[in-house]
Amino acid sequence: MISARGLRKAFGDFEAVKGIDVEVRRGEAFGFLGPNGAGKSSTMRMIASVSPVSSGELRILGMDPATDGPAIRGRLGVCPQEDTLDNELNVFDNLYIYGRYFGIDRATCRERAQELLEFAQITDKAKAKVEDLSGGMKRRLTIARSLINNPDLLLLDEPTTGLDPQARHVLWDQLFRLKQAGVTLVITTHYMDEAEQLCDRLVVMDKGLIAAEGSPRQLIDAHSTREVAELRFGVGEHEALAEKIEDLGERIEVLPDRLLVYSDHGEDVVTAVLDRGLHPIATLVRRSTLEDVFLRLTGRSLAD
Ligand SMILES: Nc1ncnc2c1ncn2[C@@H]1O[C@H](COP(=O)(O)OP(=O)(O)OP(=O)(O)O)[C@@H](O)[C@H]1O
Repeated sequence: MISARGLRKAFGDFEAVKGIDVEVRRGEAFGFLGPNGAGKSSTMRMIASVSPVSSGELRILGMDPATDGPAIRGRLGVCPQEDTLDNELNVFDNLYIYGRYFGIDRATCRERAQELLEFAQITDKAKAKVEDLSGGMKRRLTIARSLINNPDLLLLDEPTTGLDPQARHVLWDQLFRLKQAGVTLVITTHYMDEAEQLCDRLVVMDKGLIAAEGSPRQLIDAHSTREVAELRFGVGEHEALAEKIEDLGERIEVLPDRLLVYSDHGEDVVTAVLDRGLHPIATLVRRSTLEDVFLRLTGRSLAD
């Protein structure tokens, strides 16, 4: 569905994407993870064939965006990061008129729009103004709109950013249903838990390069320990305490509000900490997640 070799994007002297290789296969959910400014959106815009490739090779659905832009765009669905709904149109017409841009006939467009309202669970809002929708509903409508042309490939740039947890959950359900229906999804997100559940494969991008790639499981196995002991001490104590227990894990991360001790046996770490006469305010032993991989590879936590 997507094949990139040595893909680069430069803005003047600045290289936002510095030569990446990516392959996305039919039917998979593929994720781009990375901190702000990693080059995810720049990559997505090249894939969407709305931003020219600076150098390298890019094929989308077997076609070259430089020469086949309209044909590619006709077969893509795009859910951009910023809200691009048409405020002058009601909810139904946002779908219907968008569909007409693809040259879909009126009757089919009406039928599709109706189906997509149901899919997005906003049928009762068909006649409402866009500005009267909640943030979550707007996002669902944007995703519904991106599906009007039955795309082969759906590109989603941070679809859940800025939503409250419940709205995120509803939207994430929508994405799972698309995945089950066999739609190829390419997604950028800041939410590691969601990426872990949804993505079959993903790449971690940092500073314009790919730092790692694989399935969530492969990435966790390769870049983290089985478990993590989280230890919370008093404010300002973490740096000094990290030195006292650094031998207890394979690695320690000092965050502003806690220490993360990486070890395959988290409970043993907690026991050893208590044996040394240290008294954490709170402890938690959990399995490693993509968040830990991210921290390892980029040196940044998502809170940063
Ligand atoms: N049109 C542009 N002109 C100049 N610089 C740009 C342009 N678009 C992006 N950049 C720069 O390229 C770098 C990568 O930006 P990009 O938006 O691709 O990152 P991102 O990983 O999507 O980040 P975010 O998570 O914040 O969306 C940033 O340093 C950004 O300032």
